[in-house]
Amino acid sequence: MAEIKIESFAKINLCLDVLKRREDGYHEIKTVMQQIDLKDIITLKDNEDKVIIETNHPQVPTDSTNLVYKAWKLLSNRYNIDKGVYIKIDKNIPVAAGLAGGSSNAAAVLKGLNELWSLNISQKELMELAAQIGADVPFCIMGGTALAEGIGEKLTKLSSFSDKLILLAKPSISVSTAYVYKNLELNKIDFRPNTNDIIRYIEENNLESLATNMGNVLETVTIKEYPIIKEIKDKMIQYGALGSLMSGSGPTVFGIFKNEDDAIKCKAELSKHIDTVHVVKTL
Ligand SMILES: C[C@](O)(CO)[C@H](O)COP(=O)(O)OP(=O)(O)OC[C@H]1O[C@@H](n2ccc(N)nc2=O)[C@H](O)[C@@H]1O
Ligand SMILES: Nc1ncnc2c1ncn2[C@@H]1O[C@H](COP(=O)(O)OP(=O)(O)OP(=O)(O)O)[C@@H](O)[C@H]1O
Repeated sequence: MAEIKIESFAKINLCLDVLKRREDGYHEIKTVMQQIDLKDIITLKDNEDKVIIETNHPQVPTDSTNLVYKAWKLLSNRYNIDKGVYIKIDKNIPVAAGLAGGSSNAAAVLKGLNELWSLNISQKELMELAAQIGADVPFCIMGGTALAEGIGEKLTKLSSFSDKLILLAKPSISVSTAYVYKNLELNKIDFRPNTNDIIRYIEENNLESLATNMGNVLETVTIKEYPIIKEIKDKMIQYGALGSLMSGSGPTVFGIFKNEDDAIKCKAELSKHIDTVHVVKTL
Protein backbone atom coordinates (compact mmCIF):
# COMPACT_ATOMS: atom_id res chain seq x y z
CA MET A 1 0.00 0.00 0.00
CA ALA A 2 1.44 3.35 -1.01
CA GLU A 3 2.48 5.62 1.87
CA ILE A 4 3.73 9.22 1.67
CA LYS A 5 5.31 11.34 4.40
CA ILE A 6 5.29 15.13 4.04
CA GLU A 7 6.89 17.80 6.20
CA SER A 8 4.41 20.51 7.23
CA PHE A 9 6.20 23.71 8.28
CA ALA A 10 4.94 26.59 10.44
CA LYS A 11 5.15 30.29 9.50
CA ILE A 12 5.65 33.60 11.26
CA ASN A 13 4.69 37.09 10.04
CA LEU A 14 7.70 39.43 9.97
CA CYS A 15 5.26 42.35 9.65
CA LEU A 16 1.50 42.63 9.35
CA ASP A 17 -0.55 45.65 8.34
CA VAL A 18 -4.32 45.74 7.84
CA LEU A 19 -5.41 48.20 5.16
CA LYS A 20 -9.20 47.96 5.30
CA ARG A 21 -12.24 45.95 6.23
CA ARG A 22 -14.10 44.50 3.25
CA GLU A 23 -17.88 44.23 2.84
CA ASP A 24 -17.73 40.47 3.51
CA GLY A 25 -16.00 40.99 6.88
CA TYR A 26 -12.56 39.87 5.65
CA HIS A 27 -9.66 42.32 5.78
CA GLU A 28 -7.18 43.47 3.19
CA ILE A 29 -3.73 42.94 4.59
CA LYS A 30 -0.10 43.42 3.70
CA THR A 31 2.17 40.98 5.45
CA VAL A 32 5.54 39.32 5.00
CA MET A 33 5.27 35.61 5.72
CA GLN A 34 8.29 33.51 6.60
CA GLN A 35 8.44 29.74 6.84
CA ILE A 36 10.31 28.28 9.84
CA ASP A 37 11.76 24.83 10.48
CA LEU A 38 9.23 23.89 13.17
CA LYS A 39 7.21 21.11 11.56
CA ASP A 40 4.46 18.51 11.82
CA ILE A 41 4.82 15.27 9.90
CA ILE A 42 1.87 14.18 7.79
CA THR A 43 1.57 10.55 6.70
CA LEU A 44 -0.86 9.64 3.92
CA LYS A 45 -1.94 6.12 2.97
CA ASP A 46 -4.46 4.85 0.47
CA ASN A 47 -7.79 4.01 2.05
CA GLU A 48 -10.76 2.68 0.11
CA ASP A 49 -13.66 5.04 0.59
CA LYS A 50 -13.34 6.69 4.00
CA VAL A 51 -11.18 9.45 5.43
CA ILE A 52 -9.52 8.48 8.69
CA ILE A 53 -7.64 11.16 10.62
CA GLU A 54 -5.33 10.31 13.52
CA THR A 55 -3.19 12.64 15.61
CA ASN A 56 -1.05 12.65 18.74
CA HIS A 57 -2.47 16.04 19.84
CA PRO A 58 -5.65 16.15 21.97
CA GLN A 59 -6.72 19.61 20.73
CA VAL A 60 -6.63 18.71 17.06
CA PRO A 61 -10.00 17.53 15.70
CA THR A 62 -10.19 14.20 13.84
CA ASP A 63 -13.52 14.92 12.11
CA SER A 64 -14.56 16.97 9.08
CA THR A 65 -13.62 20.23 10.86
CA ASN A 66 -9.92 19.38 10.50
CA LEU A 67 -8.49 21.46 7.65
CA VAL A 68 -6.86 18.30 6.21
CA TYR A 69 -10.35 16.86 5.68
CA LYS A 70 -11.26 20.03 3.75
CA ALA A 71 -8.15 19.57 1.61
CA TRP A 72 -9.16 15.95 0.78
CA LYS A 73 -12.75 16.99 0.00
CA LEU A 74 -11.66 19.81 -2.27
CA LEU A 75 -9.38 17.60 -4.37
CA SER A 76 -11.68 14.58 -4.52
CA ASN A 77 -14.65 16.74 -5.60
CA ARG A 78 -12.68 18.76 -8.11
CA TYR A 79 -11.09 15.72 -9.78
CA ASN A 80 -13.99 13.27 -9.25
CA ILE A 81 -11.90 10.84 -7.25
CA ASP A 82 -13.84 8.25 -5.40
CA LYS A 83 -11.21 7.33 -2.82
CA GLY A 84 -10.71 7.88 0.88
CA VAL A 85 -7.37 8.37 2.58
CA TYR A 86 -5.70 7.66 5.91
CA ILE A 87 -4.09 10.82 7.34
CA LYS A 88 -1.81 10.85 10.39
CA ILE A 89 -0.78 14.20 11.88
CA ASP A 90 2.27 14.15 14.17
CA LYS A 91 1.92 17.59 15.79
CA ASN A 92 4.87 19.66 16.93
CA ILE A 93 3.49 23.05 15.87
CA PRO A 94 1.57 24.62 18.78
CA VAL A 95 -2.18 24.69 18.07
CA ALA A 96 -4.16 27.94 17.71
CA ALA A 97 -0.92 29.83 17.98
CA GLY A 98 -0.70 32.20 15.00
CA LEU A 99 1.78 29.83 13.34
CA ALA A 100 -0.61 28.49 10.65
CA GLY A 101 -0.37 24.92 11.93
CA GLY A 102 -3.71 23.77 10.52
CA SER A 103 -3.21 25.70 7.27
CA SER A 104 0.19 24.09 6.81
CA ASN A 105 -1.28 20.61 7.38
CA ALA A 106 -3.94 21.32 4.74
CA ALA A 107 -1.26 22.48 2.29
CA ALA A 108 0.77 19.32 2.97
CA VAL A 109 -2.27 17.14 2.26
CA LEU A 110 -2.97 18.98 -1.02
CA LYS A 111 0.63 18.35 -2.07
CA GLY A 112 0.61 14.77 -0.81
CA LEU A 113 -2.65 13.77 -2.52
CA ASN A 114 -1.40 15.36 -5.74
CA GLU A 115 1.45 12.84 -5.53
CA LEU A 116 -0.46 9.84 -4.11
CA TRP A 117 -3.18 10.14 -6.78
CA SER A 118 -0.74 11.17 -9.56
CA LEU A 119 -2.80 14.24 -10.43
CA ASN A 120 0.03 16.40 -11.82
CA ILE A 121 -1.60 19.61 -10.60
CA SER A 122 0.72 22.61 -11.06
CA GLN A 123 1.84 24.60 -8.01
CA LYS A 124 -0.14 27.60 -9.32
CA GLU A 125 -3.39 25.64 -9.49
CA LEU A 126 -2.72 24.00 -6.13
CA MET A 127 -2.33 27.48 -4.61
CA GLU A 128 -5.63 28.62 -6.16
CA LEU A 129 -7.40 25.61 -4.65
CA ALA A 130 -5.62 26.24 -1.34
CA ALA A 131 -7.18 29.71 -1.04
CA GLN A 132 -10.60 28.03 -0.74
CA ILE A 133 -9.48 26.39 2.51
CA GLY A 134 -8.03 29.45 4.27
CA ALA A 135 -6.11 32.66 3.75
CA ASP A 136 -2.79 31.21 4.97
CA VAL A 137 -2.93 27.96 2.96
CA PRO A 138 -1.56 29.26 -0.40
CA PHE A 139 1.56 30.55 1.36
CA CYS A 140 2.03 27.18 3.03
CA ILE A 141 2.14 25.63 -0.46
CA MET A 142 4.68 28.19 -1.69
CA GLY A 143 6.91 28.35 1.41
CA GLY A 144 10.09 30.41 1.85
CA THR A 145 9.60 34.16 2.24
CA ALA A 146 6.73 36.02 0.58
CA LEU A 147 4.74 39.23 0.57
CA ALA A 148 1.04 38.43 1.00
CA GLU A 149 -1.64 40.90 -0.07
CA GLY A 150 -5.39 40.80 -0.70
CA ILE A 151 -6.77 38.70 2.17
CA GLY A 152 -3.39 36.96 2.28
CA GLU A 153 -3.74 34.89 -0.88
CA LYS A 154 -1.97 37.23 -3.36
CA LEU A 155 1.63 36.18 -3.00
CA THR A 156 4.91 37.58 -4.28
CA LYS A 157 8.02 35.54 -3.65
CA LEU A 158 10.81 37.49 -1.91
CA SER A 159 14.52 36.79 -1.77
CA SER A 160 15.60 34.06 0.60
CA PHE A 161 15.88 34.93 4.29
CA SER A 162 16.88 31.50 5.53
CA ASP A 163 18.93 30.34 8.52
CA LYS A 164 18.02 33.20 10.88
CA LEU A 165 17.76 32.34 14.57
CA ILE A 166 14.25 32.69 16.00
CA LEU A 167 12.93 32.11 19.52
CA LEU A 168 9.21 31.26 19.71
CA ALA A 169 7.15 31.51 22.89
CA LYS A 170 3.46 30.66 23.06
CA PRO A 171 1.68 31.59 26.28
CA SER A 172 -1.14 29.21 27.22
CA ILE A 173 -4.00 31.40 26.05
CA SER A 174 -6.19 30.93 23.00
CA VAL A 175 -7.22 33.72 20.67
CA SER A 176 -9.37 33.11 17.64
CA THR A 177 -8.24 34.76 14.41
CA ALA A 178 -11.83 35.83 13.64
CA TYR A 179 -12.11 37.54 17.07
CA VAL A 180 -8.87 39.47 16.59
CA TYR A 181 -9.81 40.82 13.15
CA LYS A 182 -13.35 41.63 14.31
CA ASN A 183 -12.11 43.67 17.26
CA LEU A 184 -9.44 45.57 15.38
CA GLU A 185 -10.06 49.33 15.47
CA LEU A 186 -8.48 50.53 12.26
CA ASN A 187 -8.64 54.21 13.24
CA LYS A 188 -6.81 53.61 16.54
CA ILE A 189 -3.53 52.22 15.28
CA ASP A 190 -0.55 54.41 16.05
CA PHE A 191 2.24 52.25 14.65
CA ARG A 192 2.06 50.61 11.25
CA PRO A 193 5.00 48.67 9.85
CA ASN A 194 6.51 50.00 6.63
CA THR A 195 6.21 46.88 4.48
CA ASN A 196 8.37 48.25 1.67
CA ASP A 197 11.21 48.94 4.12
CA ILE A 198 10.88 45.42 5.56
CA ILE A 199 11.11 43.96 2.04
CA ARG A 200 14.21 46.07 1.34
CA TYR A 201 15.90 44.84 4.55
CA ILE A 202 15.18 41.25 3.49
CA GLU A 203 16.71 41.90 0.06
CA GLU A 204 19.77 43.49 1.72
CA ASN A 205 19.92 40.64 4.27
CA ASN A 206 19.94 43.40 6.91
CA LEU A 207 18.85 41.49 10.01
CA GLU A 208 19.23 44.37 12.46
CA SER A 209 17.15 46.91 10.54
CA LEU A 210 14.52 44.30 9.83
CA ALA A 211 14.26 43.27 13.47
CA THR A 212 14.00 46.82 14.79
CA ASN A 213 11.32 47.88 12.28
CA MET A 214 8.90 44.96 12.53
CA GLY A 215 5.28 45.66 13.44
CA ASN A 216 1.97 43.82 13.64
CA VAL A 217 -1.20 45.90 13.96
CA LEU A 218 -3.13 42.91 15.35
CA GLU A 219 -1.12 43.31 18.58
CA THR A 220 -3.40 46.30 19.38
CA VAL A 221 -6.22 43.81 19.97
CA THR A 222 -4.37 40.97 21.69
CA ILE A 223 -2.00 42.90 23.96
CA LYS A 224 -4.90 44.93 25.36
CA GLU A 225 -6.53 41.67 26.38
CA TYR A 226 -3.42 39.65 27.25
CA PRO A 227 -0.59 41.87 28.61
CA ILE A 228 1.60 38.73 28.86
CA ILE A 229 2.25 39.10 25.12
CA LYS A 230 3.96 42.44 25.74
CA GLU A 231 5.81 41.01 28.74
CA ILE A 232 7.26 38.21 26.58
CA LYS A 233 8.26 40.73 23.89
CA ASP A 234 10.06 42.87 26.47
CA LYS A 235 11.79 39.84 28.03
CA MET A 236 13.14 38.81 24.63
CA ILE A 237 14.61 42.28 24.06
CA GLN A 238 16.06 42.27 27.58
CA TYR A 239 17.79 38.94 26.77
CA GLY A 240 19.37 40.23 23.57
CA ALA A 241 16.78 39.82 20.80
CA LEU A 242 17.30 42.34 17.99
CA GLY A 243 13.52 42.63 17.77
CA SER A 244 10.39 40.76 18.84
CA LEU A 245 6.84 40.58 17.57
CA MET A 246 3.59 38.67 17.85
CA SER A 247 3.05 36.29 14.91
CA GLY A 248 -0.22 36.56 12.94
CA SER A 249 -3.23 36.83 15.22
CA GLY A 250 -1.16 35.48 18.11
CA PRO A 251 -0.62 34.61 20.80
CA THR A 252 2.86 33.30 19.84
CA VAL A 253 5.65 35.86 20.18
CA PHE A 254 8.91 35.46 18.29
CA GLY A 255 12.28 37.11 18.80
CA ILE A 256 15.05 37.45 16.24
CA PHE A 257 18.46 36.69 17.75
CA LYS A 258 21.95 37.11 16.36
CA ASN A 259 23.63 35.14 19.09
CA GLU A 260 22.66 31.53 19.85
CA ASP A 261 23.76 31.74 23.52
CA ASP A 262 21.39 34.68 24.07
CA ALA A 263 18.51 32.74 22.50
CA ILE A 264 19.21 29.69 24.69
CA LYS A 265 19.43 31.83 27.86
CA CYS A 266 16.20 33.59 26.94
CA LYS A 267 14.54 30.23 26.31
CA ALA A 268 15.59 29.03 29.79
CA GLU A 269 14.21 32.20 31.39
CA LEU A 270 10.88 32.11 29.53
CA SER A 271 10.48 28.37 30.18
CA LYS A 272 10.14 29.12 33.91
CA HIS A 273 6.63 30.42 33.24
CA ILE A 274 5.72 29.29 29.72
CA ASP A 275 5.31 25.70 28.51
CA THR A 276 5.91 26.18 24.83
CA VAL A 277 9.26 27.75 23.91
CA HIS A 278 11.31 26.70 20.88
CA VAL A 279 14.52 27.85 19.21
CA VAL A 280 14.02 27.51 15.43
CA LYS A 281 15.47 28.81 12.17
CA THR A 282 13.92 30.48 9.16
CA LEU A 283 13.76 28.36 5.99
C1 LIG B 1 -3.49 36.29 10.81
C2 LIG B 1 -2.97 35.49 9.63
O1 LIG B 1 -2.59 34.18 10.07
C3 LIG B 1 -1.72 36.20 9.09
O2 LIG B 1 -0.98 35.39 8.22
C4 LIG B 1 -4.01 35.38 8.55
O3 LIG B 1 -4.44 36.66 8.15
C5 LIG B 1 -5.20 34.53 8.96
O4 LIG B 1 -5.24 33.44 8.12
P1 LIG B 1 -6.19 32.17 8.36
O5 LIG B 1 -6.17 31.77 9.79
O6 LIG B 1 -5.81 31.17 7.30
O7 LIG B 1 -7.59 32.80 8.07
P2 LIG B 1 -8.95 32.13 7.61
O8 LIG B 1 -9.06 30.76 8.18
O9 LIG B 1 -9.10 32.31 6.14
O10 LIG B 1 -9.98 33.10 8.33
C6 LIG B 1 -10.26 33.07 9.72
C7 LIG B 1 -11.05 34.31 10.08
O11 LIG B 1 -10.18 35.45 10.16
C8 LIG B 1 -10.74 36.62 9.59
N1 LIG B 1 -9.85 37.12 8.51
C9 LIG B 1 -8.88 36.31 7.97
C10 LIG B 1 -8.03 36.79 6.99
C11 LIG B 1 -8.19 38.13 6.56
N2 LIG B 1 -7.41 38.65 5.62
N3 LIG B 1 -9.17 38.91 7.10
C12 LIG B 1 -9.98 38.42 8.07
O12 LIG B 1 -10.84 39.14 8.57
C13 LIG B 1 -12.12 36.24 9.11
O13 LIG B 1 -13.00 36.62 10.11
C14 LIG B 1 -12.08 34.72 9.03
O14 LIG B 1 -13.32 34.15 9.32
N1 LIG C 1 -4.78 20.18 11.14
C1 LIG C 1 -5.05 20.98 12.18
N2 LIG C 1 -4.10 21.31 13.08
C2 LIG C 1 -4.38 22.13 14.10
N3 LIG C 1 -5.58 22.66 14.34
C3 LIG C 1 -6.57 22.40 13.49
C4 LIG C 1 -6.34 21.56 12.36
N4 LIG C 1 -7.49 21.50 11.67
C5 LIG C 1 -8.37 22.27 12.30
N5 LIG C 1 -7.86 22.80 13.43
C6 LIG C 1 -8.59 23.69 14.35
O1 LIG C 1 -8.16 25.03 14.06
C7 LIG C 1 -7.91 25.78 15.24
C8 LIG C 1 -6.73 26.74 14.96
O2 LIG C 1 -5.56 25.97 14.86
P1 LIG C 1 -4.23 26.39 14.05
O3 LIG C 1 -3.12 25.69 14.76
O4 LIG C 1 -4.39 26.15 12.63
O5 LIG C 1 -4.21 27.95 14.35
P2 LIG C 1 -3.23 29.10 13.97
O6 LIG C 1 -1.82 28.63 14.06
O7 LIG C 1 -3.61 30.27 14.80
O8 LIG C 1 -3.56 29.38 12.46
P3 LIG C 1 -3.40 30.75 11.65
O9 LIG C 1 -2.03 31.28 11.96
O10 LIG C 1 -3.54 30.26 10.23
O11 LIG C 1 -4.51 31.63 12.11
C9 LIG C 1 -7.63 24.73 16.32
O12 LIG C 1 -8.09 25.14 17.56
C10 LIG C 1 -8.32 23.47 15.82
O13 LIG C 1 -9.57 23.28 16.46
